[in-house]
Amino acid sequence: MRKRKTPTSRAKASRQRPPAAAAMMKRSVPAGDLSLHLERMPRFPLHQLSAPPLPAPSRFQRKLLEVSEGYDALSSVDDGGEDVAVDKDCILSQDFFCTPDYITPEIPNNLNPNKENIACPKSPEKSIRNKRHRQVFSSCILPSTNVQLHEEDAELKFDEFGSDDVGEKKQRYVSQSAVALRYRVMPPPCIRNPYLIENSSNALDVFGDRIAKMAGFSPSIGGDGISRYRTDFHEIEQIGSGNFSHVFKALKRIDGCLYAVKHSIKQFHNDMERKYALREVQALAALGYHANIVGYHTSWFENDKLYIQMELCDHSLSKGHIPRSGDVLEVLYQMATALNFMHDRGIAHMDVKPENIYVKHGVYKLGDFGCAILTDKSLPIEEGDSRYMPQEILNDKYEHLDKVDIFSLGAAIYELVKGSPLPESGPLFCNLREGKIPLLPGYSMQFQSVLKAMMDPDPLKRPSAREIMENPIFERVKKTTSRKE
Ligand SMILES: Nc1ncnc2c1ncn2[C@@H]1O[C@H](COP(=O)(O)OP(=O)(O)OP(=O)(O)O)[C@@H](O)[C@H]1O
Ligand SMILES: [Mg+2]
Repeated sequence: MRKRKTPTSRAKASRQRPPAAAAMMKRSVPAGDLSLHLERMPRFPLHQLSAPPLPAPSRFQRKLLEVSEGYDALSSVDDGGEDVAVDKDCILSQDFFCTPDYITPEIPNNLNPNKENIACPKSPEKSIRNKRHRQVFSSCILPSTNVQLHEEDAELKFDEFGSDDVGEKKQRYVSQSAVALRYRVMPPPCIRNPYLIENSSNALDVFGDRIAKMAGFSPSIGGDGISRYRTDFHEIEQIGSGNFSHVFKALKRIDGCLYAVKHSIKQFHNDMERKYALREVQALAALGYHANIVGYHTSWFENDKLYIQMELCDHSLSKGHIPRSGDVLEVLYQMATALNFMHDRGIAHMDVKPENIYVKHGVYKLGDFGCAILTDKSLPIEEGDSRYMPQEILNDKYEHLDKVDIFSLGAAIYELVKGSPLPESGPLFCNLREGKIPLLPGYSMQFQSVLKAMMDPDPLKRPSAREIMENPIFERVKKTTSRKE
């Protein structure tokens, strides 16, 4: 499967779900699918909360209510042989909004996790009126979804239990106690990061059966809920935008440091779109730290958009930020270092171009991993900007994906040296793909022959990133680079 980025292939990619993917979604609901979790959850009418008064249900809570119609799993529980209508309320924990508070308790040993309907505890004696009472209430696990509802020590209030009618009191007891009850919903199962080559059996054991292909697409926060972006960051200014994203300089409130926060322009409405969007952060996360790759901190979905918190760089190599001629060698060397690091880990960038090379304190960093793929072609291929794509990609040949990056880097460096954007078509476009690289006055023949080799029409004749790095023309640059790091 292949996607072409130009002019806006990523947007197209999200609009047109691949047929195989559509079929897959029809056949079965993936384990991480939120709607499935919700359908299997016992749900309780939030609107019947009596005390204390709660705010109007959020959009997400309202959705819960909608899907809960007709579902009455816990509306009747066995309480000493009597059926008692249970008017439960719930306070959805932060976990449910994918902002875990890290204190989700383990399920207690003495409770049967496979039982959805748990006996209601005995009603309190009249004498405990006005007393704060801690009592284990209920617990259940939904085995097929890995969604667990946990009990919490609940503070029960019985102030308004003045009635002598035992039946009514039982009913109200459950209702009032539920006000204070918190249902904890575990985050969705862990997602397998396809970019991690060390997916050894050891690593997988850590997750056990909690790994799911479509997990991680947990409920969006935002809308009329709380914005994680607004809560955690103070936005300072927009620093960039691409075909798919806006990027902002933002101060993180908790650590007082500046970051780049990128968020998608388009909303992702289904798991397949989110899965594609997540590739960028999965690739960044799998790669980990490298001085010449933009640092990745965290990511989350909000309002169906993907937010990515990254290291803040000064600017990219575009729009008036062309490096001086002496610095072009440094760009080439440092980008070859980044590509070598990636290719060693089986990942190809597929969108190397000046706009995606950032500078921070004189160090060049490769960014925008939205097209990153595995060199073994085990992921659907998405091509980057066609101005930097070699001929074989335009001919739909994907044998040597690491060498696609080498061509693109050569084309990007050529553009930086020329100081004018590469054409999208025409004679120069064709010449560059046929190995006819116009001479670059003022640049050494060694440098020009490296560029020519990088843009060779035959991918096998292009040097690897490591071979580029080892070229003697970089001797001086290597010293400067190591001083900056
Ligand atoms: N970490 C960062 N630090 C500073 N500026 C950044 C950072 N990330 C992105 N930018 C700026 O934002 C611009 C757009 O970012 P990016 O290329 O990631 O978005 P995109 O929509 O994926 O782009 P494209 O159209 O290339 O696919 C970049 O060209 C750059 O100028
Ligand atoms: Mg970009």
